[in-house]
Amino acid sequence: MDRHTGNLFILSAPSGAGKSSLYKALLKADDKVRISISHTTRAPRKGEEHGREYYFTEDEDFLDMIAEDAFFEHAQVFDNYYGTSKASIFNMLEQGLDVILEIDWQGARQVRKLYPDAIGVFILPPSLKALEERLHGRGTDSEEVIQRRMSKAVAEMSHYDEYDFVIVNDDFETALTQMQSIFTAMRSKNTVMKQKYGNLINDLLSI
Ligand SMILES: Nc1nc2c(ncn2[C@@H]2O[C@H](COP(=O)(O)OP(=O)(O)O)[C@@H](O)[C@H]2O)c(=O)[nH]1
Ligand SMILES: Nc1ncnc2c1ncn2[C@@H]1O[C@H](COP(=O)(O)OP(=O)(O)O)[C@@H](O)[C@H]1O
Repeated sequence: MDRHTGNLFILSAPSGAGKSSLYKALLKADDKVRISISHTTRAPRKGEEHGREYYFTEDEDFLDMIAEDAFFEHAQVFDNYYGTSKASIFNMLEQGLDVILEIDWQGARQVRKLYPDAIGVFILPPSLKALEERLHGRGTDSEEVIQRRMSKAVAEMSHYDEYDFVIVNDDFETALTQMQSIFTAMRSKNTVMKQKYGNLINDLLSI
């Protein structure tokens, strides 16, 4: 088999729409998918672990990484820095794994410029009321933080049109099936198949 490069997916949504729940369920069901672990200067939430959800990083170290050009993309979101390191994605793509970047619309724009084949998926909540209920139900943020996230939600959602696919996460299982279908379909893209089955295609065409 020819050398195969995996697909790079961008997953964005307002806080609380369910992107972490969806990607975690997808990772469980599909061993060809990996999540890129971002660096962030925000404090860990209860239950979060350094190196699992994020690399929790001091401001000073984050700024050093920017200066060293270690980031593929980075952005300021909710008064904190967030970024995807180059090291965290290219290795996995080269192994033929699909990689998910769970990033905001600003990061998504940077990634599209650097990597035009990246596939964008935007998750919408079924309503603003449901979004607020989910943020409360998650039980990880104070009322003040929830209200800040709600006030940013509309701004984040206004960028949905910059993405290739949109999923409304109303019924979780339905949304998960849609995500899985997108990942499966993208593996049959012509460009991907040419890389993966180049020798076979040449044989069939007797080139
Ligand atoms: N640009 C960029 N955004 C990120 C990155 N990691 C997380 N984000 C975004 O930062 C925002 C806040 O994430 P987080 O603090 O985990 O809160 P949550 O979305 O409520 O789980 C979300 O919009 C994420 O998509 C990253 O590496 N780069
Ligand atoms: N389809 C859904 N229906 C009801 N609750 C959901 C659904 N999807 C996610 N949730 C819940 O909503 C909360 C926020 O989801 P989460 O995955 O943390 O969102 P995000 O990563 O986008 O901030 C969690 O408590 C999660 O269990």
